[in-house]
Amino acid sequence: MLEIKHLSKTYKGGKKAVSDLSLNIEAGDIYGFIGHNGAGKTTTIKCAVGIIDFEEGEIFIDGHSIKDEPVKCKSLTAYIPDNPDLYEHLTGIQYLNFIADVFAVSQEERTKRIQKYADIFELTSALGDLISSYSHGMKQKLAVISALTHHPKLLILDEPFVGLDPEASFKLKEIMRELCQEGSAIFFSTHVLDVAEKLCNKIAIIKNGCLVTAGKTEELTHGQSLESVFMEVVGHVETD
Ligand SMILES: Nc1ncnc2c1ncn2[C@@H]1O[C@H](COP(=O)(O)OP(=O)(O)OP(=O)(O)O)[C@@H](O)[C@H]1O
Repeated sequence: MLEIKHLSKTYKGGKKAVSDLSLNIEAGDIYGFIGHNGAGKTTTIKCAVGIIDFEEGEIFIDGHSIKDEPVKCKSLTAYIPDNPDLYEHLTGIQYLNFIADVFAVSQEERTKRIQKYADIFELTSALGDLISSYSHGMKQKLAVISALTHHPKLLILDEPFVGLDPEASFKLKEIMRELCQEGSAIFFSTHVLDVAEKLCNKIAIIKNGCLVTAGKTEELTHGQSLESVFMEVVGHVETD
């Protein structure tokens, strides 16, 4: 579903953030992406969702190249950044309808999904309020609901659990599992290793822009905790 082949990204100014990184996220995968601060997770994610350009490598979503068919790729993908920047002058429901319009979701489907997910995240009563009045967590919940409104084949999340209360985190994990059972693929970055270990069937570890290891969670951990594996393979890094 998401195929990253030999990706390299150097920012203006010469910082090489990602180096020859390859990953394959298949339908049904909940794929965790972990690494130290500045390891290159967000950069990889932004390349995968077509927000930033990259000079080397290829990225395919459901077989379509992000460089050659960006609109097709984006129509299959939902991306939730670590700090969702939503249209503050819209109400929650206006925003959800806007996203549903962009993704051409039928009236019937959007009503059903908005109702379902707004109820799950207890945001229904706030949908008529301006987004500018929302707390950080409420904005995150709205971003999650907007992503689910178009039932993406590929869901990419950057640090999805930061800022969510324990109940919302629990519900999001349930929904992630449900989505994957229905054949979607999920790729997300996190620093919460316990969550990654329990939730993900596959995990990739990145260090200084390079992939250190990737594969099935149980094969990676071999009965150890993910935390000890992480400390072993990443060890001490100087971040800039
Ligand atoms: N716009 C930019 N311009 C120049 N350098 C950047 C830019 N964005 C990120 N970097 C650098 O690229 C490297 C990778 O950053 P990135 O944000 O991808 O890391 P990350 O793994 O997501 O980190 P964190 O866990 O702290 O969010 C870092 O050294 C960072 O300083």
